[in-house]
Amino acid sequence: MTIAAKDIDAAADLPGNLQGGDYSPYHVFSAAEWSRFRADTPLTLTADEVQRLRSLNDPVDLREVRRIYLSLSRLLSAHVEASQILFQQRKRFLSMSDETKTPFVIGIAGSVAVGKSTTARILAELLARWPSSPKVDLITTDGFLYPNAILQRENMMDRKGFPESYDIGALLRFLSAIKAGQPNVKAPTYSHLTYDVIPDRFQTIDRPDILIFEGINVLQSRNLPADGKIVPMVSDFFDFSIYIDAEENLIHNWYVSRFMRLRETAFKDPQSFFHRYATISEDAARAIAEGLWHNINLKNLHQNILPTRPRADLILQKGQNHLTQTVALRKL
Ligand SMILES: Nc1ncnc2c1ncn2[C@@H]1O[C@H](COP(=O)(O)OP(=O)(O)O)[C@@H](O)[C@H]1O
Ligand SMILES: CC(C)(COP(=O)(O)O)[C@@H](O)C(=O)NCCC(=O)O
Repeated sequence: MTIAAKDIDAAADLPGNLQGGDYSPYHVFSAAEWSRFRADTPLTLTADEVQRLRSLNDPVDLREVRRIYLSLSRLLSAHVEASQILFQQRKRFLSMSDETKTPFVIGIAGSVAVGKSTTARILAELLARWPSSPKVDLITTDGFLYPNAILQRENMMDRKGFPESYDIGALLRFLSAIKAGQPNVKAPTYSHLTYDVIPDRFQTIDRPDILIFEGINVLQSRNLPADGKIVPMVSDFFDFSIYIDAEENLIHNWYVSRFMRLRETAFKDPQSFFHRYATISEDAARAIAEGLWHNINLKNLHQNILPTRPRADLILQKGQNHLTQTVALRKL
């Protein structure tokens, strides 16, 4: 999908200026307006299930699912259905009889700590409960990070999450195999506990109807290699993309407060990469979290993540308490 330069400028003003208007490539809705589009979409999750799906520090509840996610689920259902019809029509046009399925791929982007994982998990559950019972799989891009041993060797530990810290070739090969309808495609996995890729542990994706692909980098374009060859980018494989947005100071607070809560939980585990921060003083731990936020994640947000926002088909803009305030949907 191409957008004109003037559209990119207009979108770059989001979310401070989410009014829409003739020049914006987005339709912009308040949460209340957006919630009406759910029409008669049934609520198929219970309060307990939502609680199980949400990440630490993300207070999303059934009300938010009703307000925001049911309309989103309905919209995605329309997109998936249309793409399946188009796929069948193309097969007929080409007189092809093979039964290969091409999964519908949804990308979810946004800053570290903005709540991508919660959104991805809730969507995956809602979509899997459509009457057609599609097979839905979820992959996070952190498995495609280079292992710490390589990042350390290359002096890149403070670049974790930056474009150069991912094995982009492996990521593109994975998506390409998925889109080609290949069975049993393996994705590497990551542990937030050990803060590293898990050696020899893979997630196997076997011809889903829908794949949700979540990570900070999924809307990034790739720098042209020195030989000038045109290379695909991750979003070339997406049928729909979502950017989760919030004001910088809110994401900063969410990152630091999550870090402080992790001290009480995950960091207590001696296996945790951050175990040493479970025992230092609260002030010292807060200073560490501030350092990680400002020196790594905020820089990455400014340099590499926020600039990808105008590529998204849909932008969920969150306010206090992770509650969605505005939804911007790209005009087709
Ligand atoms: N150091 C950590 N230890 C354990 N879990 C973590 C740690 N950092 C992040 N997480 C968890 O990893 C998941 C992904 O976090 P993140 O990449 O910041 O994305 P987001 O907050 O947008 O989902 C979240 O569920 C978060 O709670
Ligand atoms: C692993 C992450 C880069 C997120 O990766 P993603 O799943 O979005 O590909 C991030 O959680 C992270 O560890 N950032 C590095 C700085 C920090 O420790 O917060």
